[in-house]
Order: sequence, then C-alpha cells, then structure tokens
Amino acid sequence: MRRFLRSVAFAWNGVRSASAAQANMRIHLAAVIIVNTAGLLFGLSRMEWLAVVIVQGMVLAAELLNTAVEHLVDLASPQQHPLAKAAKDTAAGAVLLAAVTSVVVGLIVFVPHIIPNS
Ligand SMILES: Nc1ncnc2c1ncn2[C@@H]1O[C@H](COP(=O)(O)OP(=O)(O)OP(=O)(O)O)[C@@H](O)[C@H]1O
Repeated sequence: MRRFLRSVAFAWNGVRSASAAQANMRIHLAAVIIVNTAGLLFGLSRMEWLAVVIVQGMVLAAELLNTAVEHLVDLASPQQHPLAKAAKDTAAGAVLLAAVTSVVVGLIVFVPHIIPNS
C-alpha cells in the first residue's frame, strides 16, 4: 500500500510540474474548469457527463504524454535531428487530435443546451 501511495505521489508531482512548466497544460486545465462549470449550470445528463469527462481525461493525458516525450527528446537529442523532430511533432499531433475530438464532443453536448431545438 505504501509503495502504491508513493507511486501516486510521484505521478501527482508529474501532473503538478507539467502544469507549472507548460502553458498548454494550464490552458487545458482552465478549459476543464470552464467546461465543468458550464456542465453544472446546464444540468448535463449522466451520458453527457460521461462523454465530457472521458474527452477531458483524454486531452490531459495526451498533454502529459506529450510533455514526457518533449523531456525525453531534449535529453536524448539536444542537437537537431530529424527523428527528434518527428517524435516531438507526432506527440504534439496526438494532443491536437485529442483536442479537436474534445471540441467536437463539446459541441455535440453543449449546443443543444445553448440553442434549444437545434
Ligand atoms: N532536437 C530537435 N531536433 C529537431 N527538431 C526539433 C528538436 N527539438 C525541437 N524540434 C522542432 O522544433 C519544434 C519546437 O520544439 P520545442 O521543443 O521548442 O517546442 P514545442 O514542441 O512547441 O513544445 P513546447 O512549446 O510546449 O515546449 C518542434 O515541434 C520540433 O518540430
């Protein structure tokens, strides 16, 4: 149990340090606060919350993995290299894909609440 708690503490440190260092991570966290506040105000259904929570987790996890890839690339290849560029751009692409998906899900969930009969 102590080992598990230690692992959770290390993981939480990772989330905190990424949030402190990465502007994108802070933007995602601000979006989480805004979206969840809107969800409470609009009284989302259980299934709508399910979709919103899943895409939020997906975006935050993708951003954290992107940060981890950036750190590893900077450590392994401080000099310019095509593979370093490919690794960073691919990881950034994963974040972009997750973010676009979350915007589409957000539109599907929230537009009917904002514009009834849409
Ligand atoms: N070692 C490298 N070799 C080749 N290209 C690199 C290398 N490091 C970064 N790049 C290229 O430069 C771009 C900018 O990288 P950089 O790490 O400065 O910022 P970023 O990927 O935009 O992430 P962030 O701004 O969140 O730190 C990358 O998308 C990549 O295409």
